Amino acid sequence: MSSTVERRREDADQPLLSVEGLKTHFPVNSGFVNSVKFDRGGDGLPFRFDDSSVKAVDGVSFDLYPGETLGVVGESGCGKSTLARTVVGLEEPTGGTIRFDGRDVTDFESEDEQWFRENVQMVFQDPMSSLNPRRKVGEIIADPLEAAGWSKADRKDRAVELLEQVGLEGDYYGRYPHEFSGGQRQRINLARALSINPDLVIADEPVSGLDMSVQAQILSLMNDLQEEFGLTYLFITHDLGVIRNMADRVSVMYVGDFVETGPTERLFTEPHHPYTRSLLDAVPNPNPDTAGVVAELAGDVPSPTDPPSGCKFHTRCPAFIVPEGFTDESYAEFAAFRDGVETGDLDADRSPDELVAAHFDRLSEIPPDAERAIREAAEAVARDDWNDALGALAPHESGCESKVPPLESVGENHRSACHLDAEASEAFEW
Ligand SMILES: Nc1ncnc2c1ncn2[C@@H]1O[C@H](COP(=O)(O)OP(=O)(O)OP(=O)(O)O)[C@@H](O)[C@H]1O
Repeated sequence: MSSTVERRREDADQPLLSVEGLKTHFPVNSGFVNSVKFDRGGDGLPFRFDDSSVKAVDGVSFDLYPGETLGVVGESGCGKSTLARTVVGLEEPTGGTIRFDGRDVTDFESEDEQWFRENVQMVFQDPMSSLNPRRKVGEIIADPLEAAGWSKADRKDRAVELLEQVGLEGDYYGRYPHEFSGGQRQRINLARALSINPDLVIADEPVSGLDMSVQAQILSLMNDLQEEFGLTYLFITHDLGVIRNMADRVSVMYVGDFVETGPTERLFTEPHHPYTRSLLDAVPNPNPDTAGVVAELAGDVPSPTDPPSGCKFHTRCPAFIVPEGFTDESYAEFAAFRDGVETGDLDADRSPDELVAAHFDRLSEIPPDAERAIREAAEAVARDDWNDALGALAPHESGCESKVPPLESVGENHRSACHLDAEASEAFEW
């Protein structure tokens, strides 16, 4: 068996991995009994079914080309790991398609599964927990080869070769994981991932938890291996410094979906989406040579079980578009009143005029048609007709709350999903 790894793909114009509308939802309550909820407030049956789900990945699309590194960045809880795990087949997608090398691998047929598993490997964050402490590292590295039917002698030769390729001594073959440092263990993980000559390596936070100098060594090794073996990387991290060093293109993920994708340098120097800008602004020192620069944004990532309507970032967005005629303050009053209608949390015993007076100090800063709608809504509330009230207010909501922004081109190979157009985005004072 040849030990020389050769690039198998020649057609660099076609995506190696093509993901379309991918969704991975986890049920909040599994089983019939858990999903039945008593609902005394309802007009009908005294119970309802709770079919809510955690929409961890919710409509992600992207192409990844041979030899390329696509970085996926976003705060904790945005769905990055679930995306990685779904692409590699560890989670079952709820919807969408995954094509690898032109073949649909969303639902495996057995023959395709073996082929896919040999060509796509994953490297995880915690190098220790993914190595069985009772097994010799040589055996661990050779695991995928055994599954592929290699003989014991060939497996050993290949494991020794791989140890050397990742910068370790070949005769470490018989040692156990605890005899290695964190950085060395990640090298062992890389060796195992590469054992069967995959085309695509999905790395989920591969250097988090390692010392900065060790991080730099592992990243440099990954770059060398990519060049030598023509690997394609899907590289997941929340560390903007790491992503700037590693990725050719970057996708920014927020609550289950990509909000911006662009060539790395362009995305760092001319970000378009307010979330990307906020992430970059939150970094204390965006020097790409400094590892460990982790963005911390004000406020929490919204729950993926009940994500915000419209643009999911609107609840934290510094560039939120207030509808024409409103001021920031008067729109805040409008939004609070609308939220009260939505949750049924207004005093319906008050007269419509009292209700309006209790919620608005700035009616003069509200356009006349919106004021009429507010009075109409207050009358509907007084009639206990909450749906009519909501309907009256809906046309005056900000588009950021009511419309999902599509991904649109904002430059060459650069797309962003934000209602602010490119010009307004440039002009916005961040
Ligand atoms: N098996 C599961 N069942 C239910 N919810 C899950 C499951 N796995 C992940 N989630 C939820 O899905 C959301 C996305 O999680 P995920 O780990 O993919 O995000 P992440 O961006 O990788 O965050 P981190 O960097 O913290 O790992 C979170 O709200 C998480 O709690």
